[in-house]
Amino acid sequence: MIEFQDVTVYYPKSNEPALSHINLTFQQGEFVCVLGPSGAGKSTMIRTVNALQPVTAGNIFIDGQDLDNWTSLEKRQWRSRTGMIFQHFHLIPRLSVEQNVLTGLFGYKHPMAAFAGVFSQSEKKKARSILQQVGLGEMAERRVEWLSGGQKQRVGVARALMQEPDVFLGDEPVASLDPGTAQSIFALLKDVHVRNDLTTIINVHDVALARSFATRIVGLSHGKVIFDGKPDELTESGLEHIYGTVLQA
Ligand SMILES: Nc1ncnc2c1ncn2[C@@H]1O[C@H](COP(=O)(O)OP(=O)(O)OP(=O)(O)O)[C@@H](O)[C@H]1O
Repeated sequence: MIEFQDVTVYYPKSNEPALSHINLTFQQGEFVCVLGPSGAGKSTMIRTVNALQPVTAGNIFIDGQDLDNWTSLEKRQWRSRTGMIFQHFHLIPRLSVEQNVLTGLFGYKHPMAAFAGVFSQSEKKKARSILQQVGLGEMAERRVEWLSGGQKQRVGVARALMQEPDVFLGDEPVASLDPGTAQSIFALLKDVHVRNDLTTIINVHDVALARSFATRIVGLSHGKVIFDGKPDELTESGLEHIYGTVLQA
């Protein structure tokens, strides 16, 4: 369980908080989509969950433990339990699909072993099995730079799965993809979520995708939670409230 208690985040030299008095609890099994206009604080919220962004005030509890009291080693261990996927994939283009997936083990391995590419047969077997799961079974040897955007994001998902995460975080993971590919990546994320009984929190601009896949939607505006409910509770006026304008259907 991830619990935000009155969390506020200010970036240095900023007078406006990026997050303001956030109170939210995310339970295992929830598939949460976070909506909000640009600058609402979505990325900041994701980065506070995996301890990449410190909070200015308030507390974040992970399974009842206050993140603020953790050592940097404990924070690294927590980060290795959170799989993260990004809009621009953050893959290593010149390495193969399998090598990129294996980099998901960096959190577990000694850095020298990881950089030297020293992975055991069983780790390689696991990477291959995950690649099957994400539909890239035939592409293990291919260089990542030769893949389509959708295939690259599948590699991103596979790399995150290699960590055997408890939590999946996505920062606009489909923003660079066409609508059909975005839909298929969300279907994959939902499948992975259910199979691995994860807590999933994904920032997304596409309201229709959030409505189709989320079990819960959180709406942010100016760093504040202004909607928190089930997809069918999000009305057109609720959306207007989040985005501050009338959306075209
Ligand atoms: N590193 C930073 N330093 C200073 N201000 C920042 C930094 N990162 C974000 N901000 C500011 O914090 C606020 C929230 O930004 P954040 O990136 O979390 O929003 P977002 O909802 O993810 O936006 P987008 O949809 O454009 O990615 C914005 O006003 C932004 O300008």
